[in-house]
Amino acid sequence: MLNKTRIVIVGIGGVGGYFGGLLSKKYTNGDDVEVVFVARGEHLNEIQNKGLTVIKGNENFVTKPYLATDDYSKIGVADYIIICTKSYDLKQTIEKLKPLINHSTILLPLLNGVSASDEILEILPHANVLKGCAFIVSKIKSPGIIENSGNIQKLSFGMDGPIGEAVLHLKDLMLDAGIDLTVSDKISTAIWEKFIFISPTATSTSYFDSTIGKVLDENLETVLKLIEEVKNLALAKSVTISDDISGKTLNTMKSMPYEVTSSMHRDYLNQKPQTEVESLTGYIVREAEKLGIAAPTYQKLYERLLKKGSL
Ligand SMILES: NC(=O)C1=CN([C@@H]2O[C@H](COP(=O)(O)OP(=O)(O)OC[C@H]3O[C@@H](n4cnc5c(N)ncnc54)[C@H](OP(=O)(O)O)[C@@H]3O)[C@@H](O)[C@H]2O)C=CC1
Ligand SMILES: CC(C)(CO)C(=O)C(=O)O
Repeated sequence: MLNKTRIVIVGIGGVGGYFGGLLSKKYTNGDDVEVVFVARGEHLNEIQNKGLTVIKGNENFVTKPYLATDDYSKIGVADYIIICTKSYDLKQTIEKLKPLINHSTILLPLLNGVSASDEILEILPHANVLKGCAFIVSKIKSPGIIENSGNIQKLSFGMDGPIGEAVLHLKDLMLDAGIDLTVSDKISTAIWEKFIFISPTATSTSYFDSTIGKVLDENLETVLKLIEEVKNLALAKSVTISDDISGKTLNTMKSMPYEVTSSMHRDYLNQKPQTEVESLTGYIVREAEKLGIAAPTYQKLYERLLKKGSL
């Protein structure tokens, strides 16, 4: 470990901006902990010039990290790298991060989906890669400004096995920064339970071009079929999940504000050139096929979403 702890957050969007913002605010003097933001374009310019504004309800704060950059050669080796890009940007981002990683650097991907850690390990087979996920509703409102809505802002991360000291140190630094989190030594359960919620949510809101509330009102049968198909995939992969996961997932969807939609649907609405359809929908189709289990609803919606492109 370096004398100072260096935490790098890559992708200062809805997720990275909110949790990275709290870290930057807490460790603003950079004495013991340096918080580095890797961002790009107009968003980076605004952060460098005016700081990052984080809005939560009627409150907001502005924070300037120790360093905000798109130049990876200026950062140095990191103790922790928290990866908060979309899944379609993951591979190219990991390639760029190589100079920041040594044998003790810990990587924490917070992307939705269940494949980010494995994708990182394909590129960096010897890296220390945790698994993690975020429970939050948050987005870039405009360059330099993150807007958080909803009533949950929480992280789960860890591994499937004993948690080492360096991970516990990250946990303490985050807790001190006011981040609500759980560290688990059975993290696959949390990752898959989030996936069983977000995959049907992202797939159905994108397919029906609907908010979560509307899709539950008008297309509940399809949502229930998606939940069953992704749940069956988890069971076929021998992942431990709650016995009542279907009911739990439906309750989580119902607890979301009516007008909230998924970040994948927002990418379709914003006519982004890419979406997370491969990691949140296509993944189930491909894995179900490999394991010889049925996922007809996913198959149908995936094919249609591929043709649909931007809504
Ligand atoms: N938003 C939410 O409420 C939630 C999102 N998630 C998941 O978290 C992940 C992140 O989502 P979200 O925060 O919404 O995404 P956003 O699109 O809001 O933010 C991602 C940011 O990463 C930037 N980025 C991508 N690659 C790089 C790079 N190589 N260097 C610097 N910046 C980069 C993007 O820049 P640019 O705009 O230029 O592409 C963008 O600003 C996704 O997997 C999502 O599904 C999980 C829970 C809730
Ligand atoms: C909770 C929700 C639906 C919020 O946007 C989400 O996790 C996501 O979109 O990725």
